[in-house]
Amino acid sequence: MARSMNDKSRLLSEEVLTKYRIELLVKGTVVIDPQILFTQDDLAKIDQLQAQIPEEQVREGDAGDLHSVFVKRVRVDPPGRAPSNVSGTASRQLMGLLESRDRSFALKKIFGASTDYVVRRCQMHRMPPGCFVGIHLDAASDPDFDYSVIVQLARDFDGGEFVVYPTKYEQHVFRPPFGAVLVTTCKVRHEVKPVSRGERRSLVFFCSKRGGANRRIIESSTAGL
Ligand SMILES: O=C(O)CCC(=O)C(=O)O
Ligand SMILES: [Fe+2]
Repeated sequence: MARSMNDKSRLLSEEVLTKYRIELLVKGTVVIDPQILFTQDDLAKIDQLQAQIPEEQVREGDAGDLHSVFVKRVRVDPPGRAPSNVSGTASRQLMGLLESRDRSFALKKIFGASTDYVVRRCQMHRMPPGCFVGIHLDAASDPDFDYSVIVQLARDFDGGEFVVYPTKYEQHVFRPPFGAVLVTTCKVRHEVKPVSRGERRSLVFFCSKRGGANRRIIESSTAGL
């Protein structure tokens, strides 16, 4: 479906964005309904661009944590260095889509921020049966990560739930539908449960108030992919 005036006004509706901002503030995680941040056209474009990006299998995270996931890197954020795009034109186009004015505005509202956010890292995940992402803390990859934004790109799979652990005794299980966007604080541990059927696919980007070099100190104990 092409973006209509109606879609655009939904993207910019203060009322809708405020509802999500409050939920994120109170719970640390919120699911943005399909069609709010990404239209069907946007998702089709993402699908087309991802086909041009090489894929690698990742079994170990930044700090020895365990995963099994196929990753396409779009923007990387290595310790001691400033974020940079990889994978050429497709990455540039993908980042242009993610960082469009409307979307940056909407995300800034959802984050409840007064200053602009930068995308420090961006990658795509493909998880056929057996794949999982072990428990980790995104901020362990970069202490300046504030929010991770996860766009759901698949419809037909079982398992692959996103589980957040706000405390030792609490867990929240999310299974957002195709086109929905999960936003979560990078200061809370989480995992993706093993996929049991079909293929789970997602686009993940990490937002921060801070640009410049990644201030991570290598000895941290649990980090992302
Ligand atoms: O693919 C996902 O749903 C997100 C996985 C994750 O937690 C991460 O990349 O840090
Ligand atoms: Fe994560």
